[in-house]
Amino acid sequence: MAEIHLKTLAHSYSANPQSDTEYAIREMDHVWDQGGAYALLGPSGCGKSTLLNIISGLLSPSEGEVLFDGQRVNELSPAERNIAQVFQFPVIYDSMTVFDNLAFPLRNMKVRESKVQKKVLEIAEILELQDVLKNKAKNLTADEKQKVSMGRGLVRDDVSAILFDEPLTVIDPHLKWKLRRKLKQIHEQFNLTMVYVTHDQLEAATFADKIALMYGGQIVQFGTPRELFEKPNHTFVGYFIGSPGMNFIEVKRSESGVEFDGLKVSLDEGLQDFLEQIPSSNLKIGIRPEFVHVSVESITGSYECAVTHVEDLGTYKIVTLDLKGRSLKARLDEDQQVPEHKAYVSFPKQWLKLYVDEYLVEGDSE
Ligand SMILES: Nc1ncnc2c1ncn2[C@@H]1O[C@H](COP(=O)(O)OP(=O)(O)OP(=O)(O)O)[C@@H](O)[C@H]1O
Repeated sequence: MAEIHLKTLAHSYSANPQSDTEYAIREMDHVWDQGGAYALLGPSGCGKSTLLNIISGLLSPSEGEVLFDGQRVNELSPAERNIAQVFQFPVIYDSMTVFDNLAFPLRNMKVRESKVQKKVLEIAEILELQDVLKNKAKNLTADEKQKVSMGRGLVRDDVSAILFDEPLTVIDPHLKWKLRRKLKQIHEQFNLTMVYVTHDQLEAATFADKIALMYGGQIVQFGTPRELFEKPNHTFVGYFIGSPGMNFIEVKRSESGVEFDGLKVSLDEGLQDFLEQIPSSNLKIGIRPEFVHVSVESITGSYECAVTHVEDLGTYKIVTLDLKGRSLKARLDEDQQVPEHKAYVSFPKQWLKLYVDEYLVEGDSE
């Protein structure tokens, strides 16, 4: 197992990139600790597969270095890096039995046959493939094939890391959950460094201890699922994480905070001091629907809004509100009273975030 350090790494698919937009990976410095379970999350085209292929050695980065435990591996092939990669579609040999598929990476390395037997049986048991070991791989179901594909990565003791590129795409929804649990269990049992690519936040949050959220070729935030939810450090993280995403309102400076359309929103003193020192006029406040306080009666510091839509999602409701022409979403729990036409909202200070040039700013007091 290895610590993987991406050092001043960047990648462009064009030979002579002229601007940032020509980079699939914009310059980054990032460390995946040995033994961590990580998700690489982001929308289509943000650079997830490119980054994964650079780590595995399928792709050579145009700039920077990939270090495994401090050693440069840029020039090494995937096999020499001892990386196991599981792709969206299972990579297995159809004409071989499941046993031989699982044994293949070990036999390739000339591992003793007694050890091959032991290891294959161990992995088959974990992945619940014991009953199909003698079957030809071509007769397996899609999820069994993907389990064999994963198993081929797991049989080796010497892998530096296992990289998963959307491995559950072809799997039935009800089996996805089971396989995800299995992967988590394998991670705990073997202390492997795992990087799991997905564009599904739920999948990322259930698998990973830490999520690297990618946007436009960069990791915009690296943190626990909770950190990404409670403290998104970029407006994109706010939009992308959560369902629905964070509410954002463009604001201007005012005496004791910020304002929009004549409505004043007070900020912490620390933030206020910070705002006075920076020139940018690209200011937004952000608050998650879960943290917007909604009441049917006016309370101190609340703003009146119109209720435009109520979506009943069983155990909670999502209310869409119109606040001076801005659309705002709020989540109401089962036991909360649902306002009919008019509602009053307020923004608890600890959950009200300020973004300058799309990045979160925090006052000294926090
Ligand atoms: N072989 C290639 N040649 C040129 N451009 C490429 C190549 N592969 C990817 N790109 C571009 O690089 C950017 C990042 O693509 P990448 O496939 O890494 O994103 P992704 O986040 O994995 O997307 P998806 O979730 O759709 O697979 C995209 O703009 C894509 O069009």
